[in-house]
Amino acid sequence: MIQAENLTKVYKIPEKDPGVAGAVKALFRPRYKAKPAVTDVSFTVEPGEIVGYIGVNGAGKSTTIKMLTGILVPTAGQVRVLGRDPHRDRVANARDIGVVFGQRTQLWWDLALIESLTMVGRIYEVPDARFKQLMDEFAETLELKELLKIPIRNMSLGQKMRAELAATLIHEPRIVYLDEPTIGLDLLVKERIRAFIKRVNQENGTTVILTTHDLGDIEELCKRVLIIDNGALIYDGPLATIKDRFGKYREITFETAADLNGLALPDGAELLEKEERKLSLRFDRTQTSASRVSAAIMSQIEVLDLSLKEPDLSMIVKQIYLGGLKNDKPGVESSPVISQAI
Ligand SMILES: Nc1ncnc2c1ncn2[C@@H]1O[C@H](COP(=O)(O)OP(=O)(O)OP(=O)(O)O)[C@@H](O)[C@H]1O
Repeated sequence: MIQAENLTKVYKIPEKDPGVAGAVKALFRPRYKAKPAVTDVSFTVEPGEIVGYIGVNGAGKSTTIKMLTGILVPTAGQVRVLGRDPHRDRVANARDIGVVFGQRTQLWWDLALIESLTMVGRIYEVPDARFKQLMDEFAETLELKELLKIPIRNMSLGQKMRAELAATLIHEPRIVYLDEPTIGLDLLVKERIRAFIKRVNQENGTTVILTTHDLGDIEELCKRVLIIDNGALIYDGPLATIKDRFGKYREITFETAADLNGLALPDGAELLEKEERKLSLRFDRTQTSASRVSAAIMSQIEVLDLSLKEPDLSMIVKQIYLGGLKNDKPGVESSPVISQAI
């Protein structure tokens, strides 16, 4: 459905010497500096997938999306969307895609939402009966009913995003590109938007490419993620694999009936925190298990309560952004923890 092959974008940034002389010189003999933004990125996306595209600020996400949507022409490599070149065939391509840029609106600022949506429907030649049917559906799933008469300029951020999604999907595109669709929204609106995206994907088989810094979006919506770092793709695969690979640490906390002094640290566990009768340990689950660690503690002291904490995705992704994938060579285990007294 989407094929990116060695996709590369190098921006040309004009350079000029300081002052008026520099400006005049630049006018007659412009000089440019090359700024590589995306380098040799290849991937394919199958129909009906929801793919999360993540990376730090400036990693090259928006540039990639702009090439996929046909807004930008790649410097090298090629992209095919539904068999077309999205830039050369941009009119045909536009019928099959929808794009939401979280911080920009594609709607008419002064028009009431219903007028904006009607315009979009006409532009895309959505048949009247289908338009009405979709409007009823969106009114319910995106809770748009009370917004239809309000101009975009008077809407809150969350209302605007719901309106934006309706406008993007009213022509039932086969692919939607969502760039930060939940940015700045409160948790409730985020949840509503995620549920809507999920529903559109499940019911219509719409393919979704999602760039976001919100890992809640990724966790709720994407089975597969692409990670871009400094313009290069460093990971393409299941979210579950990343979690497995990087989420090998668990935290376990014990509340004990007596003071902890003199307790031996279980094999494969590290001390995180210790209070009088409370102990937090971290262990690598590829080396030991929660039951072994807790058995080792329970054999030494009466335990009143215990809790196990799963690694959270934001910690894992931070580790990857900090170079974790580059250092993560298969077969290399973390250094073993030597048994010691707590
Ligand atoms: N029009 C442009 N001209 C020159 N350089 C650009 C242009 N657009 C982006 N860049 C640079 O290209 C690199 C990639 O930018 P891009 O916007 O694709 O990153 P991003 O991953 O989307 O970042 P963010 O998460 O902040 O949106 C950055 O170094 C950016 O400064």
